[in-house]
Amino acid sequence: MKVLKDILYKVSLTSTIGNMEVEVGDIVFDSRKVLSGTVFVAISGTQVDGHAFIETAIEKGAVAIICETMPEKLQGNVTYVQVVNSSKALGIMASNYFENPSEKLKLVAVTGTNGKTTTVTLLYQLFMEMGYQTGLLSTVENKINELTIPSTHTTPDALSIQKLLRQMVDAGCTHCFMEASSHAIVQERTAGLTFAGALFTNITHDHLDYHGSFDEYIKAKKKLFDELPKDAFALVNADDKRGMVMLQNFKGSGHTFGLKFPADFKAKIISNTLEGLELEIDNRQVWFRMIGQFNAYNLLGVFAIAVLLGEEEEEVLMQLSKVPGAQGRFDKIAMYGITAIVDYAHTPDALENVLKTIQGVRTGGEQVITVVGCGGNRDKTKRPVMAKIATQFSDKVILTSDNPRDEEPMSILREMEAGINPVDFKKTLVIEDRREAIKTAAVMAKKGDIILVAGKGHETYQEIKGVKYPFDDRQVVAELLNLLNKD
Ligand SMILES: CC(=O)N[C@H]1[C@@H](OP(=O)(O)OP(=O)(O)OC[C@H]2O[C@@H](n3ccc(=O)[nH]c3=O)[C@H](O)[C@@H]2O)O[C@H](CO)[C@@H](O)[C@@H]1O[C@H](C)C(=O)N[C@@H](C)C(=O)N[C@H](CCC(=O)O)C(=O)O
Ligand SMILES: Nc1ncnc2c1ncn2[C@@H]1O[C@H](COP(=O)(O)OP(=O)(O)OP(=O)(O)O)[C@@H](O)[C@H]1O
Repeated sequence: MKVLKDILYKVSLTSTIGNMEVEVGDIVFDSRKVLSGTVFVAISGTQVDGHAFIETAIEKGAVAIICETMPEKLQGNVTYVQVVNSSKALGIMASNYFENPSEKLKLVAVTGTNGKTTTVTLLYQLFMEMGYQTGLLSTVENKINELTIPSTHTTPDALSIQKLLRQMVDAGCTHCFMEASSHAIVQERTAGLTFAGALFTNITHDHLDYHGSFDEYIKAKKKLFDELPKDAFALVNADDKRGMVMLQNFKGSGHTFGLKFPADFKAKIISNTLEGLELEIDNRQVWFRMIGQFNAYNLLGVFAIAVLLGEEEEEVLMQLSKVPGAQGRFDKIAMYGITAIVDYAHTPDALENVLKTIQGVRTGGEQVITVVGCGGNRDKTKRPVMAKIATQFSDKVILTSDNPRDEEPMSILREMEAGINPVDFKKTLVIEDRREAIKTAAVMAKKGDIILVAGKGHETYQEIKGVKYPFDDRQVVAELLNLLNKD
């Protein structure tokens, strides 16, 4: 049990009614999860306003209410605390409740449109290789050393973050690497966290359905850097137009990395093949298992963070060259002379990067067959753009379903088709069923060909009308290539 006044330490309060010394058993921000003796935080969300559930929360046993507007009817035995921002209050309260775990380890956030999962996973793998007890919060999985905890979000809610960090500290972790999505930053899921540093990878067209405009999306990312403590470091991609924007209001120590423009941390690509990347970093030539220019950025970012955290450069490069990287990110399945690549690319920029990477490692007359779809209930503007990119950089394209969610798969596919240049229709097929689409690609492929299955990466399901059906691109690809045994 904790005293309400203590868990409200550092929260901006507007007014209070009732006993601030009341003991609370837990913090809850969903009325459906309220138990007797808890404090309920009312948050105005994207779907509903949590303030509408204050009465229900009290009926279920909440002893204290945190809200932005005081309810008209007050109950005598309940404490009401009015705050400036409930979401922010939740983060700070959760940190106090779990005894500020982020202050007890080195916590680094990675933000940007693409490369977050890859970067934090590489950091986690690197620090584990270097012998540190390490935590990870990522889209694919959360880790406390070897223990895997399934992930529901790129960045969990504020309460879950603090709870996971507490478990990490209790398990002896000295470092944690986490993704900070723009949704999470805007919704204050990162409030109350003490960061040792943060990295900006890049920013391109995504999530405009949520943020409304590109400027708002940039502002969301920048907020993370604006709010970093003075003793933290910020590392930004110097080759991204918005890299320096992130540092504008930052008062701590700002650093840059890049392949093209002058930067504090620089790398040069020596060779880039389907087998791996050779980079020159810090006057040393190092071979890595990852493929493609974008991974040169990710690897350099990881190297720079490790150095900024005080690690020795040579040791970092030696260990980094061994790590495998994230699941479903340029995952290679080579069978019967055909190379299939499963990649999570689900934004125009990521798709273009992956396809350019494949073009860059092509050796001769092999064809590139791309299987790609776009998710339902998400940013529609990227649909025609992604189809156009797929046809631009592939010899054959099969448009198929991603996670259609509540939308009709064929209407998503028609929106994708609208972006295709008429001369490219002859190389494009539309096959709604994802398994059939992958099978067709496998049938079409000849020895030496490269099949890209884009969009779902590590996901093990396909979400159709509220139901998650088991579907793992990596398994389906391997199974179908095996079945068709091209020997
Ligand atoms: C659009 C969005 O981001 N929504 C997130 C947000 O929910 P919300 O505040 O909008 O929820 P809401 O339904 O309007 O409810 C408002 C409040 O009322 C409460 N409530 C609601 C109903 C009720 O009966 N009682 C009650 O108390 C809710 O618990 C909530 O506190 O806050 C919740 C808690 O943190 C998140 O779980 C939820 O993520 C939803 C499920 C989601 O799908 N989010 C995606 C878009 C997301 O966050 N993605 C990013 C990654 C994006 C990327 O890079 O690809 C991520 O970090 O995962
Ligand atoms: N630094 C990068 N720049 C551009 N594209 C990248 C970069 N790193 C990875 N990608 C591409 O973007 C896709 C998503 O990568 P990753 O999962 O690491 O990014 P993310 O930012 O975590 O995205 P999400 O939050 O949607 O998972 C990869 O599959 C790859 O194709």
